[in-house]
Amino acid sequence: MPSSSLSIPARLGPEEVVDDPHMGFGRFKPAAKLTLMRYLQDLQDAEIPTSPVPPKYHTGRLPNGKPGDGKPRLLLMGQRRSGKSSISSVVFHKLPPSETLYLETTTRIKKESMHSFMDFQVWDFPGHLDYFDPAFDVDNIFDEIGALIWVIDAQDEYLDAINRLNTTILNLQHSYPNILVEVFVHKVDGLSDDYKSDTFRDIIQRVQDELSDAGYENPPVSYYQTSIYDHSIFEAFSKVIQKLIPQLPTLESLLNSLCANCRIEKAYVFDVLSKIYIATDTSPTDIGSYEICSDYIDVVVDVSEIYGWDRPSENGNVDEAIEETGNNDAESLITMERKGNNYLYLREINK
Ligand SMILES: Nc1nc2c(ncn2[C@@H]2O[C@H](COP(=O)(O)OP(=O)(O)OP(=O)(O)O)[C@@H](O)[C@H]2O)c(=O)[nH]1
Repeated sequence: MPSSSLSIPARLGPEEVVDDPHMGFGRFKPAAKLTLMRYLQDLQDAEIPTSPVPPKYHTGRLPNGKPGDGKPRLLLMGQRRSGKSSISSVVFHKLPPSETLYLETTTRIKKESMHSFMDFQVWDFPGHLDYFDPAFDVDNIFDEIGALIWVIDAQDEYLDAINRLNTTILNLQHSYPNILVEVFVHKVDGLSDDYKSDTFRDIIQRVQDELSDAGYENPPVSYYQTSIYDHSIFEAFSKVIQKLIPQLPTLESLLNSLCANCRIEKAYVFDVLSKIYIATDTSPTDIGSYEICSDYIDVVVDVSEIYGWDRPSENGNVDEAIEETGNNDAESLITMERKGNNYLYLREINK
């Protein structure tokens, strides 16, 4: 993969859950150049290997695509106040979830480019926008799309949201039959377990029934229960992003063999910046193991922030000081005594 900055926390032993301490990349002082961040900061200038093979999804065209700016798009759509901007701010800008209360309504399409393990764009749509209005260039919106993420507020009346979702799917069905539609049943944090699963089932049922009444059987729609107040939103995004990574089967089989050869129970490749996991081995995934690995990254980044800065050497030469502090790739191992002989191991790998 071109331009990737990844780490592999591998978990051994049963799951443990730790509360999210919300890592904030905005907190990094320019002088505190820890190793994990260096790659991220350097990505703009990252070398792209020259390849005779035309670029695939991650750098170029999608199955529906026409040549354009070459970055797959994730479109965030849904009703007003359903939580689209909050999702994008929490996942990609490390905004603490409680601060999303102060986000203003989006009034025009907000386009952001992400440079990370792969380049992609996130387009945040205003809730009220009718993108099938003739004034809009529909092709321009949907041509290079990687996935359409439809956000439904599970705490609110959702029938209108379902209607709009179905209209959108049906409108796109003929011109863009391969578009992945990812439905985030969002804000589930405020719901009791029973109500949460009833709502989730109800939404799936209604979408499927309406589409099948309209003659569209087996649409490519997936559903997730999400909240910005826990790891579920990162997990859901991980699964969406993984669908866009053509190398996923290769990564999975490499991780399978890592697990088999090193007797590791579960291994993940993480994108440090977003804490999206790009791949994991094919053993069953549970959110607990994802959460603890993700929190572990926070801890390592926080510790690196304290100790990983460039210290001027005695003669004031910063370059020498870097040599002294030896900024190698991050590597870390902890034992979790409470649960017996379990280890959590993180190894940073470069792009
Ligand atoms: N309880 C809860 N509230 C959330 C969650 N996500 C977002 N919110 C709240 O929902 C409200 C609306 O969020 P926004 O992100 O502005 O919604 P939007 O879809 O971008 O809205 P528009 O810009 O008007 O289209 C904010 O007060 C958020 O704090 C969540 O997972 N749980």
